[in-house]
Parts: sequence; C-alpha cells; structure tokens
Amino acid sequence: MVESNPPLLHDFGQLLLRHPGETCASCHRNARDCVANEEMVILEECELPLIDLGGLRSKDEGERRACAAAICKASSEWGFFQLVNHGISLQLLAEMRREQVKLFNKPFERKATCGLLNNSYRWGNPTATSPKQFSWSEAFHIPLTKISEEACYGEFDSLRKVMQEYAAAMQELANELAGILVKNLGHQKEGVFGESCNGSTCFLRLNRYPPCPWSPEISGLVPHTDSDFLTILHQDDRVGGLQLMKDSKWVAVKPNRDALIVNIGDLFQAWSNDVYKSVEHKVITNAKVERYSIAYFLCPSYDSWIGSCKELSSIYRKFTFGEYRKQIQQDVKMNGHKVGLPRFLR
Ligand SMILES: C=C1C[C@]23C[C@@]1(O)CC[C@H]2[C@@]12CC[C@H](O)[C@@](C)(C(=O)O1)[C@H]2[C@@H]3C(=O)O
Ligand SMILES: O=C(O)CCC(=O)C(=O)O
Ligand SMILES: [Fe+2]
Repeated sequence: MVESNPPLLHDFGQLLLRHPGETCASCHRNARDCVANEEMVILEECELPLIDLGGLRSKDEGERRACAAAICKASSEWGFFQLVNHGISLQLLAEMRREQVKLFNKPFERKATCGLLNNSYRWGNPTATSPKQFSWSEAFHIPLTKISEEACYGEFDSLRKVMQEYAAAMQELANELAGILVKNLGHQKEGVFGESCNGSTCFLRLNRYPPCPWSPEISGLVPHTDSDFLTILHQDDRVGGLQLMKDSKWVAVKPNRDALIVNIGDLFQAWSNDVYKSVEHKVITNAKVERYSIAYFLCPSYDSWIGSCKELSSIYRKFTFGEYRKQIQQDVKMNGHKVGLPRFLR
C-alpha cells in the first residue's frame, strides 16, 4: 500500500535521540516520557464567547451596535470568539473539507515533492531543537497569490476551484470583522488596510493531525500566535483538540458544527496597541482518530507597513509584514520556535 502519512514517528524519534538527557521542567520526568510539560497544568473546557452575526443584519440599530460591541469585547478579552449565522454556506464548507481530505490522501512522496501548490507542504518541524517544539501534523500553507493560475495546480483543479470560492467568502467575512474592529478604535478600514489586504495577499492553511501514539503528551500544533490580522478557522466538527490560553491556563474549545472560530493575530494586536489580543493557542493530538482544520489568514502584502492606531504612544516599532515574516522564519530556523511581537517592542 502507498503511504500517505508523513514520517512523523521517524522524525520525532530522531529528535528524541538527539535529546536523551532532557528533563521536563514541571514533572522532572525524562523528556522521552513527558514531552509536553505544560500539559501538567489543570485544563478547563470553555464556552468561547458566541456571536450571532445575524445581529449585524438586524433592522434594529441597537442590535447591530450590540453585535459589533460583542465582537470587540471578545477580541480584547479573549482574542477568540465563535461565530454563528456567519453566512458561509454549509455546502461550501463541506466541499472544501472533501477536497482537503482527497489532497491529504495522496501518497506522501507526491505531497512532499513536485512543488505541489506553490511548494506549500510541510510536516512536523524540521528545525525543532527540542521534542516539545515538534508538531504531530501535516499542512499545506498556501499563499493565495496564484489561486487563479490553473497551471500552478495541475491535477488539483477541482481543489483550486473550491478554494477560490472558499477564499472569496472568507475574505468578505474577514474584511467585515476587521472593519468593525478598526471602527471601534475610531479609524476607517480603508485607511488602515488601504489596498494592501486583498484576496491575493492572504493564506489558506489546510491542517491534518494524524492519530498519534504519543498522545496526549505531544502537540498536534505547538503553542503559537498567528502572524496575521485575523484568522477564521473551520475546525473539525467532531474531533476536538484546539486549546487556547485564558488567564494563564490552557482551556479547551468544544467543537461546534455550526460555528466558525475567529481569532486575532499579531498584526491586529500591534496595530491596536495591545487592545485586541493575539492569544497563544495549540492543538493536542488524539491517539485514535485523525483531525482536520482549515485556517484563513487575513494578511497584507509583504511591503505593507504595520503602524499603530496610537502613533505617538505606540508599544511596537513600525515594521513591514515582510520584515515580520522574515524574523519569524529566522527565529524558527535558529531556535525551533517563533518569537513574534516581543521582537518588535520599542
Ligand atoms: C514551526 C513553526 C511554524 C509556524 C511558527 C512555528 O514556530 C509554530 C507554528 C507555525 C505557525 C502556525 C500559524 C501560522 O501559519 C504561522 C505563520 C505562525 O505564525 O505560526 C506558522 C509558522 C510558520 O509556518 O512559519
Ligand atoms: O487546527 C486547529 O484547530 C488550529 C490551527 C491553527 O492554529 C493554525 O493553523 O494556525
Ligand atoms: Fe493558529
């Protein structure tokens, strides 16, 4: 049988061999026995703020205002919320998921070579310097620049067509949410994003988390913040695993088949001068079942300047998105993990 899974067990094993003596900071067991030491912290399951976007379309001005206020409140207190009545057709979400499954079912060799989808395939973390930096997952992190170029997708034209429709729908929703968040701080979206955040500058990330024999000690996706303005996540509707940091504790997000998850990324935190929070999150693995998710990242072009709505008292220095991405890639390469916004403090 042709293997479609990436060699996660082999790569993780190699990493453990390179770190035989490492001990876990919280339980003092050998890193081989305990690779995700944060898991020792007590875990709560949470009800993320639930926002009914139908409120924005209400004839009643009070309801429209209340809905916008709830979005801003959740973005500053949680950095995360769930969205129902979001207007994205369930059929489109299901079609996108079908194409995603078909893609991940291809032989590993095919996914890893051939420059598939703009060379966007990755798995594990080749630059991890310790076991707890390893992600038990595979992903296509796809720039939407070439989404209209059929030649770039070869045999995956049905995936390209659904992705095009999916990305357009997500872009509209992401822009609407971004507009509300910007207006709340007394600015106009056009002034902040200008022409820089359009369909072709954004990314789609297709994630697959294979069952993991080391579960739950190893992360499916290591703790991170997203490097964009905001993310719209279509997570698995049955298999949970997403956790986020709230009041210094990891809390688990319950799957909800009717909801999309929205989270604030680093760029919005920087622009809002820390009013909106880019919160750390991670995915835990499951020993028996695989899990899928799709993230839409609202990003500007690489040459866009990320300033602050409080120019005179801004916490972060001005930087371009290109500079930000480059710094992340450099940190991941050098230390195995992302540093992010702290690098850009004034
Ligand atoms: C190994 C890594 C790649 C990543 C940064 C990280 O240290 C951990 C998570 C990865 C992630 C996931 C969300 C976004 O896609 C991303 C751009 C980010 O900010 O964190 C990626 C990073 C990446 O692919 O460079
Ligand atoms: O799979 C998930 O639920 C989260 C994925 C995620 O955080 C990401 O792709 O940045
Ligand atoms: Fe993320």
